[in-house]
Amino acid sequence: MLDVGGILNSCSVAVLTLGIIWLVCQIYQTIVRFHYFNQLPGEPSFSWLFGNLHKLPSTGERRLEYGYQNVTDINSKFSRFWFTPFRPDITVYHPETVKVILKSSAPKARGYGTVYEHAMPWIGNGLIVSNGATWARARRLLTPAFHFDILKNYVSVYNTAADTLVEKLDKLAESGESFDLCPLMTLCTLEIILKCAMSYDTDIQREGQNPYAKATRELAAAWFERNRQPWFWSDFIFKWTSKGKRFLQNCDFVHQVAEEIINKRRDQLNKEGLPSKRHLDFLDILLSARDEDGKPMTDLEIRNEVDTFLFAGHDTTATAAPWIVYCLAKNPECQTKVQDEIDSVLEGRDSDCIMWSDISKLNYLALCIKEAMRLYPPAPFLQRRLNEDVTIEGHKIPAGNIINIAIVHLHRNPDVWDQPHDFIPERFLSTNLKDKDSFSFIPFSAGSRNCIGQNFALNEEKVLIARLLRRYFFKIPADVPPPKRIPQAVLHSENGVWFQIQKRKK
Ligand code: HEM
Repeated sequence: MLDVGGILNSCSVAVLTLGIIWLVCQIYQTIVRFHYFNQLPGEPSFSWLFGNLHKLPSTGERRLEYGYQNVTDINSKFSRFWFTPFRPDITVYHPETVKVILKSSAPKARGYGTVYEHAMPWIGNGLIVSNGATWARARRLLTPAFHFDILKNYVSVYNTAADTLVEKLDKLAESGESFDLCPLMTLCTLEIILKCAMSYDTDIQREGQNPYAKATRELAAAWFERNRQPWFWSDFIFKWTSKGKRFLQNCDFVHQVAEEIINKRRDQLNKEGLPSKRHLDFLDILLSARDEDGKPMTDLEIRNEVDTFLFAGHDTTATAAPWIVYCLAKNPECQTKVQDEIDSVLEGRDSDCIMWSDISKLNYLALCIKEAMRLYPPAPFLQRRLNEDVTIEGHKIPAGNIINIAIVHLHRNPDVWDQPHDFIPERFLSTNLKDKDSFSFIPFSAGSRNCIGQNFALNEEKVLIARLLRRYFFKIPADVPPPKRIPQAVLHSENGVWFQIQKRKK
């Protein structure tokens, strides 16, 4: 007779034995992995509860200083940081190690606890976050929206926005009071991206506080805060916390704004067809795009791209501009040199408008913008997840590992830059760059996932800064503390960037 009980018993013993073997293998692998990664250069004090996370200071500037110590005191090319006891992230900040990652096919890090995953409820699978075929299709589709012939048309938009900004600054120049340039720049660049990418007319700058800009700032801050708090990584837990609820409320709000913009344009296109009097903007391209089999983009795909471009297209440029002006205000001799250059380009004209043909003549300003973006890169950190093993400085880093690219430390790496903390625009003269690795300076990243909006952004910065410096001399007020960097998705200043201005005599 069949001994069912005996068979069940033997099966249980076999399953149990296999389970124990599996568990022992896992523990063994974890120990081997732990020893392997722990001997890599990095934070020495390890905790079985937090990994190295307990060592990460909570305030922005101190967190950056802590990361920079790895560069100066531990290893100048890369380091390991246990983000939890089980996740050894590698951070690279030297051209040689950054290049390995940006030249590899490593995709944007996605999945549990990764930077880009946490942006999904907001910007969805848009161009910044997507990978593979979805990304390639969107990038191919949207690249024509940034062609030089199209960018030329935007110079008048930058100038119109600068006119309004100057109107506001004139009052501050008259009163002599100190002011924070960041919120003014945010409204200015938001107005610009809405007009350029969506042909959407607004008077945001004159309206003052803008709820969309405020929601975006809060989203960007909450997004990055969540990344360094593993206890908030689970979506299920996050959505029940007050931070998570606020984040999702803000997501709903920005989605609504994006949908309004899209619907308004869709109605217009349905009634009038594609515009014949103006170029096709980014939104026209999204709405009229068809697959090989004639299928349009879905509503969600379109909204994700609109959310992506509204955020990436204004917060980055809004943050870069005050840092650039700050560097010039701290280095008045450079500011005067830029002003002399602008004056000579505009000599004999009645208007202060910067024209398309002027942009390429503002060479010294271009050097200053690069140098300011070296010191204050608007996108401080990027993240990738390895899809195949790579070798970094002779160490094999297996597929699946997370790699952080610390642009903010690369740009001040003393192995790469002399006097790394000083503002020296001349270091970007082509003669001085001869021997520099092209991966030493990557404010817009590099490789296939570089910034699609970089020419747009640089033209915008040049026009806006030229307009400001043509009219005012910027000083740093004695009575406000220096700006404190805070590394979020964008490198904001925790306490703003404050100035006093004087109208120039021309
Ligand atoms: C000073 C201004 C800017 C800086 C420093 C900057 C920097 C960057 C960087 C570093 C990346 C790579 C991100 C990553 O790997 O995760 C990126 C990607 C991107 N940027 Fe920018 N950006 C700027 C302005 C803009 C503007 C004005 C737009 C749009 C009009 C824009 C749209 C994008 C998009 C859509 C991507 C994703 C590209 C892709 O993966 O194919 N950016 N940007």
